[in-house]
Amino acid sequence: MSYSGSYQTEVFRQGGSPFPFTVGGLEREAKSALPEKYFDYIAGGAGCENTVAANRAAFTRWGLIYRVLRDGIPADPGCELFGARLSMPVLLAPAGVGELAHREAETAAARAAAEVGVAQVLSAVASSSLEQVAQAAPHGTRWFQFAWPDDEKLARSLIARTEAAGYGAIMVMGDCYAAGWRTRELSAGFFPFDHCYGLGNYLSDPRFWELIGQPMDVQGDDIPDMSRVARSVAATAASTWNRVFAKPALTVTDIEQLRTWTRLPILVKGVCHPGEAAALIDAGVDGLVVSNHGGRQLDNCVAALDCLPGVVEAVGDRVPVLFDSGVRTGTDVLIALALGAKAVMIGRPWLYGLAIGGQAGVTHVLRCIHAELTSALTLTGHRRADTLSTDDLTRTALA
Ligand SMILES: Cc1cc2nc3c(=O)[nH]c(=O)nc-3n(C[C@H](O)[C@H](O)[C@H](O)COP(=O)(O)O)c2cc1C
Ligand SMILES: O=C(O)C(=O)c1ccccc1
Repeated sequence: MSYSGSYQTEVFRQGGSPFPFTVGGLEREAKSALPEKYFDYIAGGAGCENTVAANRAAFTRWGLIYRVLRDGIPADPGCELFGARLSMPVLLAPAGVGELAHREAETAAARAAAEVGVAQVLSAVASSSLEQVAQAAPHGTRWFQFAWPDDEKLARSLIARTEAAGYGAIMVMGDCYAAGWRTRELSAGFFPFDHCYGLGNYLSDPRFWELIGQPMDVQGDDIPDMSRVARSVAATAASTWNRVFAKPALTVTDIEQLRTWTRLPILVKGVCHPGEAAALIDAGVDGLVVSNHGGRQLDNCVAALDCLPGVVEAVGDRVPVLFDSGVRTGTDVLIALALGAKAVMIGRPWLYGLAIGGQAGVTHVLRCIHAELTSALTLTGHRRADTLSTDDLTRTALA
């Protein structure tokens, strides 16, 4: 899949766009489009949100070095990642409960990702089931974010469904095994899972229904109507999910076990410490994601970007290192790639796009990043993304 439109040209020809071009604009419009508690769930971070701010501030401490008198041939940020051809090294980060942003939830995001040629990492706590997402964009590149349930049969069922539905990799959520101190959620008194939001992958799983203790309300290939199913058993489904959602004592040994369950590439998300990176590679992982969960888990945390060079150094070229937390623009992508990330994921921006325009909103967000990344690559003297290095950066005076 390749994507080579010039978004600027198209926007000017159309006399503008209904969607904003700045991160601030996207966030403001999403805020006015959504009920306050839904917006706060998406936008919020842990504690005083110092980690959220630190993630963004870290980008301002790197400066890209502009290059002159190059041949000016437009760059192509296309890349290959785990056997998939992508239009740029950008993925939709796994973000749960898409229905808070838009009723088409992750299926709309799947169509947008396929349209632009990027990969979608589907959250374990998506509103749409992993089969619904696969059906929505059969030719898209999709990975599944695996939140290890505290029930082995449910864990194995989710992995088997991931393989059967054609997902290309499994991303283990390492960064959310304990609840963060989410002040906005607490203030709103709103935890989506207590209302059966975000249970798409659970309410479509036979083992989950066994755990609920009721016959499964969905037959064969039927796409479950989550809201109807959920209403009929809401309280039991929510408490069952709370009980089995995450195995608290997850260790490197579990990763070794997962290796025996699946042939799919395994990535672990949430790695910030170089020593942990080395141990995970020894356990057989195929990739790592440096992330502090967008500042939603631990407040007063070091910026994720500041953890990237150490992890990249520890890993060398043994496995690809991906990055997320704070990426908002094409030049942010460039900085992370220059620091050694093979690809980056964006979280909140795609949810804001979804909130304001469904599929078209997510497509817009991705096309903006693609266009800015293409322009910035050209202006830093590159034709491809994989030639970036720390040579393209300097620490700014604020460092
Ligand atoms: C509303 C929301 C829900 C999220 N849900 C998940 C999730 O289910 N699983 C997961 O691994 N990460 C989840 N994340 C974290 C993202 O995958 C990603 O690490 C983070 O959003 C990146 O930071 P950014 O929002 O600054 O781009 C969520 C993030 C948001 C904003
Ligand atoms: O909201 C999140 O960031 C998230 O990843 C999550 C997932 C499951 C339960 C609670 C939070």
